[in-house]
Parts: sequence; C-alpha cells; structure tokens
Amino acid sequence: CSPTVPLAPTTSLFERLGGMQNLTAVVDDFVSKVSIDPRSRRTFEGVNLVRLKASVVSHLCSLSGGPCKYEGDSMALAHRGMALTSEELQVMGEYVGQALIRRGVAKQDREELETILDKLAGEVVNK
Ligand code: HEM
Repeated sequence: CSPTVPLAPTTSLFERLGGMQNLTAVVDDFVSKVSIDPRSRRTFEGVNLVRLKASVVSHLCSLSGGPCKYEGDSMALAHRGMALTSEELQVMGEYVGQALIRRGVAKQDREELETILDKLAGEVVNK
C-alpha cells in the first residue's frame, strides 16, 4: 500500500487568534481603551459600544478566515466624515497589539492581523 504523507495542519488566523471567545475578549479590551483615551475618544461620543464591538468582532472574524459573515458598512462608509488622523489610527493599533499580547496571541499571528489592518488604513484615515 502507498504511504500517506501527513499534510501539515493548516489553521486559519482566526483559530490562531484563539477563536471567537478570545477574539471577543480582544475586541472588548481594545475598543474599551481606544474609546476613552483622550487621544482617540473624539469619534466615539454617543456611539453604542456594545453594537460596535459586535460589529468589529464579526469584521475581524471574517477577515481572519473565521466562520462569520460581516454585514456592516464598508470601512470607507463606516468612517466617513470622521476625518480620522494617523495618530488616532496609531493609538488604536497600540491598543490592539497590547490586547493581543494580553490574550496570549503569538507574535507572528499578531503581525499577520496587523498586516491585514494596515491594508485597511487608507479606507479609514482622512475620510
Ligand atoms: C484599520 C482600522 C479600522 C478598522 C478595520 C475599523 C473597523 C470598524 C468597523 C468594522 C466598524 C463598524 C461599522 C459598522 O458596524 O457598520 C467601525 C466603526 C467605527 N469606527 Fe472603526 N475601524 C478602524 C479604525 C478606527 C479608528 C482609528 C477609530 C477612532 C480612533 C475608529 C472609530 C470608529 C467609530 C467611532 C465607529 C462607529 C461609527 C458609528 O457607529 O457611528 N475606527 N470601525
């Protein structure tokens, strides 16, 4: 009989982020922080954070190969009229990184998510 060569297991970034439970904790952590930091809280006034967190979880789940279907607005539409600055984006990025570390996500996996987010920066900043 022919030997079966075991394939390297492939896990999605979603799984490496710790799945839905960990992703939900990460989003809860960084959205809570970015929405109260004086450097970045400006645009969160009056925003329903419970709804926003759920939407961001779905977005990141979908982007990382998880089982979600993001049904919110496009990034350009969601941030239209906010005139977000690169500083505000950077503050968010710092909190994302810290939340991922706190939740035990490996460096390589953190970088993979950061690369995905960096690509969306142009749709979000200065709109
Ligand atoms: C690559 C960077 C970013 C991504 C991927 C992102 C993602 C999202 C997503 C998925 C939503 C929900 C849209 C919906 O439910 O239709 C959202 C809304 C929002 N984002 Fe971002 N965001 C980014 C950067 C930022 C930054 C830097 C800020 C402010 C510091 C910010 C502030 C907001 C606010 C205030 C809302 C709520 C808008 C509303 O409900 O009226 N975002 N974002």
